[in-house]
Amino acid sequence: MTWLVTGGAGYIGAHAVKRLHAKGTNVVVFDDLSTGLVSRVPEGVPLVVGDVKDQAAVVAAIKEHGVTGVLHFAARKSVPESMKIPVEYYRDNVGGLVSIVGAIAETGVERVVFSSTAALYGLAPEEFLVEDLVVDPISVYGETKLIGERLLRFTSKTHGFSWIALRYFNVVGADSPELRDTSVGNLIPIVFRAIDRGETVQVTGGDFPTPDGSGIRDYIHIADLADAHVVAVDHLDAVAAGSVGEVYNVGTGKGSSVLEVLGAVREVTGLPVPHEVVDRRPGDPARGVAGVDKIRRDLGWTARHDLREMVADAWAAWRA
Ligand SMILES: NC(=O)c1ccc[n+]([C@@H]2O[C@H](COP(=O)([O-])OP(=O)(O)OC[C@H]3O[C@@H](n4cnc5c(N)ncnc54)[C@H](O)[C@@H]3O)[C@@H](O)[C@H]2O)c1
Ligand SMILES: O=c1ccn([C@@H]2O[C@H](COP(=O)(O)OP(=O)(O)O[C@H]3O[C@H](CO)[C@@H](O)[C@H](O)[C@H]3O)[C@@H](O)[C@H]2O)c(=O)[nH]1
Repeated sequence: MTWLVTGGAGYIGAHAVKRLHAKGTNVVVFDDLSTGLVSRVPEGVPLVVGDVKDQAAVVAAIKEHGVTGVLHFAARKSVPESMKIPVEYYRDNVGGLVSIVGAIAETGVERVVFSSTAALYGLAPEEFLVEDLVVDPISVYGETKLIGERLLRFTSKTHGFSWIALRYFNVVGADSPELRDTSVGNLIPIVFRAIDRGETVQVTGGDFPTPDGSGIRDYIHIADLADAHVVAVDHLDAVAAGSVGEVYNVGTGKGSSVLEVLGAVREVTGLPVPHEVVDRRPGDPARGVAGVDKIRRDLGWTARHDLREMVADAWAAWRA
């Protein structure tokens, strides 16, 4: 079995590559290095530099390396950016997956793991977001991932491949400084940067219908998320081709508010974290917490790290 990891030089893909390589699964990284870093690819793992939208290049990589499965991470990932340059998001996120599935159809690859997102739940009001909810994304980014899941559902029937889409909740941390997320778009890195610069953290919304008024999210440690990919790969490698097509949430099932996150950062760093409450960001849901029964039941995966450990590991990687 050999897995092609698109976006394997990126933040999450590189963590999955590291684990799969360490346990002896053959992996090949395919990445255009638009946000990825060569330094994240372990020694001994081949790197093919190319754009996933180039179907001929994907087919060539599959044939050259005897690929039997694709982990498809390569995509654009910013919710606000997706509202500013929507066409680029459809082009790369939907177009990229069309090209991957086209290459699979050409070569007979039988397994796909797809990076999806909790962003596709939009403003769903449920206390726990479960996989079978009828969803209505409120961002282009979320919409591109929902389209991706549906595209896999329909094309897998025709082309006979198995697939798993993992809906990541709010990803935190890094195994090592080299693998950390270099984009500072999410809450915890924003807080760390504010500490470094002596700035005040802006809490975007203090009037949500939550116990302390700030937004609640399900933060998931990158180590747990990477393990979920290993479990998904092992599962697909073990079952008959074309027999699986499933969507799974990857979260802890526990929500933390922005103010609780700031408290955890204060506790871990021992530093003051001044903050001010400002207006909500447009389209921000009050709460986004994963229902995690399905992935536990089907794949035996469950998150192991709590918020404090996530913040501690993220801080260690940030400081190094
Ligand atoms: N980071 C998060 O919080 C989060 C949450 C939910 C879902 N996701 C999804 O997880 C995946 C990985 O995200 P990440 O945080 O590691 O992002 P990242 O930007 O660090 O990694 C993306 C990787 O894909 C590569 N890439 C992008 N477009 C490409 C293309 N057209 N062809 C080839 N390579 C290309 C980039 O160079 C990079 O190495 C994405 O699909 C993203 O949408 C991320
Ligand atoms: O300066 C800031 C930035 C964020 N927040 C709040 O912090 C929480 C987390 O925000 P952020 O880290 O931006 O994550 P989300 O908007 O929840 O989206 C993330 O999590 C989704 C999955 O749940 C992914 O799909 C997205 O790509 C990823 O950015 C939210 O309540 C925000 O309102 C602040 O209070 N201040």
